[in-house]
Amino acid sequence: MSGHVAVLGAGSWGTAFAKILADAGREVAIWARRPPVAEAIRLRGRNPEYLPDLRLPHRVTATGDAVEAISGAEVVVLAVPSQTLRGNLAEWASHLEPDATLVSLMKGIELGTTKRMSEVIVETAKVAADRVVVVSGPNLAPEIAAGQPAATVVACTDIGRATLVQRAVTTPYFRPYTNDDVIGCELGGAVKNVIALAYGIATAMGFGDNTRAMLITRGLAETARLGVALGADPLTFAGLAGMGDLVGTCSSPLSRNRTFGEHLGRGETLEQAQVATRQTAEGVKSCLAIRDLARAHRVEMPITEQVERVCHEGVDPRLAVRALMSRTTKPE
Ligand SMILES: NC(=O)c1ccc[n+]([C@@H]2O[C@H](COP(=O)([O-])OP(=O)(O)OC[C@H]3O[C@@H](n4cnc5c(N)ncnc54)[C@H](O)[C@@H]3O)[C@@H](O)[C@H]2O)c1
Ligand SMILES: O=P(O)(O)OC[C@H](O)CO
Repeated sequence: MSGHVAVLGAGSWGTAFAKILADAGREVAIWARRPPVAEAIRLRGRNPEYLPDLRLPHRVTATGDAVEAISGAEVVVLAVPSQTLRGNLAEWASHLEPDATLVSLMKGIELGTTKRMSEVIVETAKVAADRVVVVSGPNLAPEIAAGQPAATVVACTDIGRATLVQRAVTTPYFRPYTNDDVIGCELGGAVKNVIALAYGIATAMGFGDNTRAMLITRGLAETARLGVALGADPLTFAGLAGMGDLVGTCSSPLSRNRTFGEHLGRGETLEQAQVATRQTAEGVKSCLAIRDLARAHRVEMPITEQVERVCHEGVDPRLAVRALMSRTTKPE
């Protein structure tokens, strides 16, 4: 790989991912939406708002001009919120290099269309699906920024392209595995955010480890049910992009989704929780899209249904628990 890598989005994950790429030997240009963020990265190697303790390697630069970042990039990493991706990419698509690899870091499902992020990329950038690579796994940005050992999955229908990205992000602290199950990896990443909301709600309600293990296990079961209905490989859900990310996110106080759920579990409204938390908690919007996707495919996702009711219909979490626990009993 010769050209530089563009990272579009200078939030927590975009910034930490830029560090990984640079530590793996790549030249990186980050696009930041806000000029002061671009300036802090360019002049001081810092992104104080998102990862204040991180000193970025010298190979990382930043710009407020996305076209400048994209020009000449053979790999373009997309690290914006799931619900803004379509609009953002529509502005950037005509500037992509002809064979550029598009890497999706997003973990969400689009509202309204119920599309996965790779589907949004294929549609908006008008590229073949085998040019889109999905990176998903238990990857809490602050831990990775601190150089703590972590692993991830690099998924693409073209394993050659997945391998190219795998090489571009392999460092002594970051270990990527390839996979050709794009659907499974994307669903694992998107649904775990919804289950982490439920986990946070349960934690704030004072429930202990039996309840939380139930949510993780049954959450994984409903994720896999939807995944299989959409054509995913069930084994993917036992891997890093499935169980790994679900356990990592639910158990971490660093998770924005779990933290958001804790606010709801303390009885706050959606608006109060939004005021109290700043960064992107993808599950809050994606729970609606995932619920719609599941209904369209006649898949039961009871935890997702209840999270949606608590988030968007103002249902008391205690009633959501009662609804979950009074469902008809059945074989596991
Ligand atoms: N943070 C993590 O640990 C982590 C790890 C793995 C995956 N992800 C996923 O990566 C994606 C990005 O998350 P993040 O953690 O970097 O989020 P973040 O909230 O830290 O940052 C989001 C970035 O998007 C920008 N942004 C906000 N609105 C925008 C808009 N309308 N147009 C363009 N840019 C906009 C913000 O300025 C910010 O730079 C999410 O889908 C998330 O689920 C995050
Ligand atoms: O902070 P969260 O809840 O968005 O989770 C971050 C990552 O997705 C963990 O893998």
